[in-house]
Amino acid sequence: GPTGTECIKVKGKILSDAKGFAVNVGKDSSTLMLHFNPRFDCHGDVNTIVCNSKEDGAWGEEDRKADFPFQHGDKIEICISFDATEVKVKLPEAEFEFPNRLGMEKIQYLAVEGDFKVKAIKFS
Ligand SMILES: C=CCO[C@@H]1O[C@H](CO)[C@@H](O[C@@H]2O[C@H](CO)[C@H](O)[C@H](OCc3cn(-c4n[nH]c(N)n4)nn3)[C@H]2O)[C@H](O)[C@H]1NC(C)=O
Repeated sequence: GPTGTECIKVKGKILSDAKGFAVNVGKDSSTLMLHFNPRFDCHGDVNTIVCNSKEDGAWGEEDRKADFPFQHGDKIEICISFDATEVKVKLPEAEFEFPNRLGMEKIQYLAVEGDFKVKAIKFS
């Protein structure tokens, strides 16, 4: 929301042999505000976070981040917040921004895929 204090918290553990995982938030599986996809070694990427949006089932332009603050087996808490212009993904030691390309005003869909064991999800 406008105060930016609200966030969607995803808590869990990265598998010890993780190739990659993704946190998807948006309207539904075909319309994503953010596909946050840390890749340890998959789709030709090594230790790279790929972010993207999806509109009516079509991927947008990929945005590869410079930092990769993840290690195999890590227990992490990802905090996702957004406003009309951007989505923020906060970790304890890192923060990533991605444009709210679709101008989405609310998130009604969240899915975690890949080599990540979800422990808790909290909407605060
Ligand atoms: C160099 C060849 C052409 O470019 C490549 O094209 C691939 C296909 O579009 C890109 O990979 C997709 O990138 C998307 C984001 O832009 C998604 O990450 C997509 O995977 C979606 C996905 C993964 N999973 C999934 N993983 N594990 C499980 N359980 N589910 N479910 N949906 C990936 O298959 C890949 O990121 C892209 N690479 C580059 C460097 O552009």
